[in-house]
Amino acid sequence: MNIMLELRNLLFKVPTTEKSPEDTPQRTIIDNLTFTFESGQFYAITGPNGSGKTTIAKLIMGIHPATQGRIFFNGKDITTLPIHERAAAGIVYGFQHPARFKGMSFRDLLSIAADTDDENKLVDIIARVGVCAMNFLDKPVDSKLSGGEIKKMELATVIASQPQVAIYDEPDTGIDLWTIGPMVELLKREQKEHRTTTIVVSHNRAFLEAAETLLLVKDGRIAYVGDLDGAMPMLEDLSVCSFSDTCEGENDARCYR
Ligand SMILES: Nc1ncnc2c1ncn2[C@@H]1O[C@H](COP(=O)(O)OP(=O)(O)OP(=O)(O)O)[C@@H](O)[C@H]1O
Repeated sequence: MNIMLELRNLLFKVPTTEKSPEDTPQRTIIDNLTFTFESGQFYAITGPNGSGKTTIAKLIMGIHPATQGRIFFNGKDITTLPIHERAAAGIVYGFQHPARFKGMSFRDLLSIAADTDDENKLVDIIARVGVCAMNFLDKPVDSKLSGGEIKKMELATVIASQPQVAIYDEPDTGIDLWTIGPMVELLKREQKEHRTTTIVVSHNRAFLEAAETLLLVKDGRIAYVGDLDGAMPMLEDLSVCSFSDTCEGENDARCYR
């Protein structure tokens, strides 16, 4: 077994109010979570809204500090490493809602990620995410970009940096239905060609099918690990039941599509 990223007894708690956080009760967001990601595998993390999926991704990336527990990467304890050192070690995160940077072009962002300003290489990377390089390269990364455009740029910058671990947080947000299939293919190809350990947070069935291992997160814990077929009874159950505790009569609420 080729272990590379290990989450050991991870706990993430937040104060329930912003006033005097030391004294206020804490809410547990991630509850004693243990999991080992193997090198070069494709994982999907799914689960109801608010179950803790993005928080797990942010704990791995170091965007949130773990309240307790440890994270090991290639045998090294990275629990206290800041984001940039985790990135330098080979872990890269594509945000659910990527930031816009006034005054920067896509060429600037991509050059930093790919560590080259060779236009042929940059064009090659952009072509892989299915947009026209010539239209995109000198576009400013500002608020005029559409949601789908910014997600494609984010995807390209993750791929450009050729990480050991690529984490994509809901990569299909804002993406048209016709692009999702090629996007899944792209991530699979990157996984195979560069042995990229790929972790996709998603509700989209196309990513759940593409994954070798599916993690179903519920209330900050891993409720299921395995393939999609095995997860289906729980997913179907969640889709009708997850709001029933708090919203009586909401039996038709659906969270899976
Ligand atoms: N820093 C924080 N402070 C307070 N609450 C937080 C913080 N981070 C996350 N939460 C809360 O923790 C819960 C889990 O959030 P998270 O974003 O991980 O959910 P998710 O499973 O990714 O949801 P979705 O499918 O809606 O994207 C949410 O209720 C969120 O409001």
